[in-house]
Amino acid sequence: MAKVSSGSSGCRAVAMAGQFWTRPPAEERTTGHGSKSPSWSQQELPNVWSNRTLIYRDVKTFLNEIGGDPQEARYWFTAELSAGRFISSICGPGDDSESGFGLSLLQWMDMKLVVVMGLPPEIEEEDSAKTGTESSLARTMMVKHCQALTEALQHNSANVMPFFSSEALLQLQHTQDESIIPLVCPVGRDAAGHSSVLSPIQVTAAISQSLHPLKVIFLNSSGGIRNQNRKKAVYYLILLISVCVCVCVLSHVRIFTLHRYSSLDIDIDRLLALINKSFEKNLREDYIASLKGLNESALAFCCRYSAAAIITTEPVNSGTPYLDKFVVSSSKQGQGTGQILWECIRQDLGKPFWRSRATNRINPWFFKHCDGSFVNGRWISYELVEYAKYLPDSSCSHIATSVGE
Ligand SMILES: CC(=O)SCCNC(=O)CCNC(=O)[C@H](O)C(C)(C)COP(=O)(O)OP(=O)(O)OC[C@H]1O[C@@H](n2cnc3c(N)ncnc32)[C@H](O)[C@@H]1OP(=O)(O)O
Repeated sequence: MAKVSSGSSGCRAVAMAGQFWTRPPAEERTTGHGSKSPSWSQQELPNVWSNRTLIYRDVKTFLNEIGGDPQEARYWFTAELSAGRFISSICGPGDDSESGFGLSLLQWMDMKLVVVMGLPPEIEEEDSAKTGTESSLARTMMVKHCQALTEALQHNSANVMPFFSSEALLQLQHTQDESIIPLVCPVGRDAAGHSSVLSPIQVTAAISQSLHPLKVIFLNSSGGIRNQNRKKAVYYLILLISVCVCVCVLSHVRIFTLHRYSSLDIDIDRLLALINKSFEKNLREDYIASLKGLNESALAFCCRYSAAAIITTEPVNSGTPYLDKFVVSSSKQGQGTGQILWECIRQDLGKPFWRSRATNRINPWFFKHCDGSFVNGRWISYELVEYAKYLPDSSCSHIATSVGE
C-alpha cells in the first residue's frame, strides 16, 4: 500500500491521483436526475438538506422508534453521545444503509463530518498495491463502496460529496460548508506515476493535521482497527470537525434552565436579536424596560441564544405564568427544540397562558397543548382567554405583516 508521508504531501498525492479519479469509468458515471446512482458533481446533488420538514419528521420517527417516549429517547441519545458510543451503535458494522442512516443523523444534528473511506472488506490492505491488477481491483471496489455509501446517505436526505480529487478536499479548509459530508476516497500516485490506494489511516492523519477534528472515529466490521487474524478491518473513518451543536444535542435534556431575569447576566442585545430575527419584526424599544418593571419576570434560554422563552407572572388567579415570547432561532426551527423548551416551561412553571397571532403557522401545535382557546380578531388566546386578549402588543405597530406573536 502506498504511504502518505506528511499532511501536505499526503494531500498532494491525493490531489495528483484526482487527475485520474475525477473521471470514473463510464459504467460508474451517472447522469441526470432520477437515477439511483449518485451524481459526482456538486451541482447535480439534490438540495435535500433544505427540506427541514422531512428531516424533522425522520428524526422524530427515529426518536419514537428507539424510545417510545421522545423524552426518554433524547435521554438515551444524550447518554450515547456522552459515552462516545453513539456512532458505533447506530452505524452498522460495514453495512452501507445503516452507516448511511447513522452518518445522516450526525449531519441532521448539525455536526460537521468528513468521512474517509477505508478499504472495503473484500480487499486485503497488504495486497491492494502489489500489482496493477490488484490496485485496480482495490480502486474499483472502493468506488463501488463509495457509491453505495453515497446512495445510502442520499437516501437518508444527507448531502454528500464524494472526493476523488483532493484539490477540492483542500478547499474544505476554506469553505467549511456544513451542509455537505465530504466522502474522501484515499488514492494517490506513487513515484512511478501510477495511481494507487493510500493508507486510509494515514490519509486520515494527514487530513486531521490540516482540519484539526475534535474526534476521529473508526468504524469497522469487527471492532478495533484489525480483526482477530490481524487483517485490516477498517471500513470508514469519520472525522468530527465540529461538535459544537453536539453540545446543543447534549444540552437538550436540561439546558433550558429557567433563570430569573433580575439575577441573570443576560446579553440583552443577543436576546433581542434572536427574538426580532425569529419573529421577523422588531420589539418595541421599551419592551425590556417594561419587563424590568415586573419583578416576577423570568427568562428561559438555551445554548448560545438559539431558543428563548420570556415568561412573566400576571396578577390573575393569584399570579399565573404568562408566556410572553416563545422563540427558536430560524436555523434551529423544526428540529424539536421548541417542543423541549415547552416541556421545560411546563415542568418548571406549570401551565402558562399565552396567545399567538391567528396567522401563526404554529397554532395547530398550540391547540394540541392547550385546554382551551379563543379566537379574537387577529389573536388566538390560549387558557385564561378573557385575560389574555386584553394584553398589549409588544411589537412595533408599524410593521403590519409579521409572523404571529
Ligand atoms: C407566545 C408566543 O411567543 S407565540 C409565537 C411563537 N413564536 C414564533 O412564532 C416565532 C417564530 N417561530 C419559532 O420561533 C419556532 O417556530 C417555534 C418556537 C414556534 C417552534 O419551535 P420549533 O423548534 O420550530 O418547534 P419544534 O421543532 O419543536 O416543533 C414543534 C411543533 O411545531 C410544528 N412546527 C414547527 N415549525 C413549524 C412550521 N414552520 N409550520 C408548521 N408547524 C411547525 C412541528 O411540526 C411540531 O408539531 P408536531 O409535534 O405536531 O409535529
